Formats: sequence, C-alpha cells, structure tokens
Amino acid sequence: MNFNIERLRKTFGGLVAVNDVDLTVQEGTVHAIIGPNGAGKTTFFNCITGIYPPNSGAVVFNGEHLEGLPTHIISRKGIARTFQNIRLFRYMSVLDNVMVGAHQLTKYFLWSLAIRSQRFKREERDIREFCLHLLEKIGLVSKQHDFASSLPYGEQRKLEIARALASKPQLLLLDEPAAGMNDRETADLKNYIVSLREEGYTILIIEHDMKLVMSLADTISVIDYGVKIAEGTAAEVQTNELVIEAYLGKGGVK
Ligand SMILES: Nc1ncnc2c1ncn2[C@@H]1O[C@H](COP(=O)(O)OP(=O)(O)OP(=O)(O)O)[C@@H](O)[C@H]1O
Repeated sequence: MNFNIERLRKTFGGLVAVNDVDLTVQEGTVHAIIGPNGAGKTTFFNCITGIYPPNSGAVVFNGEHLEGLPTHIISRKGIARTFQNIRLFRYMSVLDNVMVGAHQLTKYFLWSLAIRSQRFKREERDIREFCLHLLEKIGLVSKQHDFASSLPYGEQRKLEIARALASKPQLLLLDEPAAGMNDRETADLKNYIVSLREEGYTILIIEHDMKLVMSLADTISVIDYGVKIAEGTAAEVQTNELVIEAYLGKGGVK
C-alpha cells in the first residue's frame, strides 16, 4: 500500500476548507488527523473518497491518481471508510449490513443474482463466511439476525467498521469512530483498531478523543483552518506550541 496526498485543496466559495495539504500514510500504521471543529478534516476525507472533487492537488494510491474519480471506483481500488454519523441500513440484519459491504467485490452481482449460477452460489457462500468471520471479531455473531438499529451505539459503530472491512480495503478511513461512545465502548474500540493494525491494515482516523488518539496513533497530523500545522508522534504533537495554541490548550491531553 502506498498513499500520498500532494497539495490537496478544496474550497467552498471563498472558504478554503482544505489548504494545500500534503500527507503520506505509511503502510501498516494508524495515522490520526486531529484539529478543531470545522478545521477541514471531514472535507479532506471527502476529497480522498470522491465525495467532493478537489480543486487542485493529487491523491495517489498505489501509483494511481484518484482525484476526480467517483466514490464507487475509489472504493473498488481499495479505500473504504466510515462516516461521522452512522450510516447503517437500520432495518436490515447485522449480517446483511456487512454483506452489502462485500458485494462490490463481486463482478456481476445483479446478473449473477438473476440466474443464480453455481459460481454465484459459491461466491455468496464465501462472502457469507468472510462476513461472519468479521462479525466474530467484533463479537456480533450471535446478533447476526438482529436489526442493525437494535444494537447499542458502540456496536453499531463497530458494525460500520466491519462493513467497511468487508470490501477488503488496503486503506481504512474512520471518521470520528469514538464519537458518542462511553469509556468502555471507547476502550473496546481501541482494542479492535489495535488488532486491525496487527493484522496489517493501514488506518487513517479522524478523532476528537485525544486520550484515544495519543495512545493509538503512530503518526498524528494536525489541521487548523484547512492547513496542516504539525505532524509527528503523540509526544511531538503534544509539545508543539502551535498545536497547543490551536487545539490542545495549555492543559494538554486529559
Ligand atoms: N458542502 C459544504 N459547503 C460549504 N461549506 C462546507 C461544506 N462542507 C464543509 N464546509 C465548511 O468547510 C469547513 C470544514 O468543514 P469540515 O466538516 O471538513 O470540518 P471538520 O474538521 O471535519 O469539523 P468537525 O471536527 O466538526 O467534524 C467548515 O467551515 C464547513 O462549514
């Protein structure tokens, strides 16, 4: 996996939401993006995943330029994401939600569905097994038939991650996965992300929970008013005067 962003820029009218940001994510690491509300973090994700075309700059993934491509093509190339506000299919089962994430992998899904060929059945069985394995990892196999909406909040967030993983991404983008979680759910989420890194996943995460970020991220990039103002390890970023001024405050991380 090779992921480089060069001078990425996105404006909304006169507002420069992402201001010529460079970023390189190292394979097999957890890379966090932090910064105040409205700093441009989600817009940055939206430019990477094709929701917005950037005004200028490059998003280069495994040597290919992604800027301007539509979301489904980008996700097929191996970048999956979750959203700040949970976007599950509320009245579909837990298992079906994960299987939806996998179906973009199958080449001729609708056609195969219509004729229900042997190949389709075999593919479907493999997908089901893989999705059950993903559910097993987040402790939700026993709830596979429940509606997604019946899960507690923390489990819904983990289910979203499992759904993103069902597309077998090389790069996983998580937008505020700990938002709204209690301490126990956050600790659980942290263990899950650590286990994903151990499996070799590369993760880019936007997060406001500084305790989580500082204990989890290998690299942290700090964005303020669309500009990357600092980058480094937790120790480096926490002692950076610009970061303290713009975001962390004098009290540091609680
Ligand atoms: N579609 C849009 N149209 C106009 N302005 C937008 C749009 N999306 C984002 N913005 C503006 O761009 C700036 C960056 O917003 P963005 O949501 O990317 O920030 P953020 O760092 O993700 O904030 P938060 O931490 O609160 O989620 C904000 O000023 C926001 O109002």
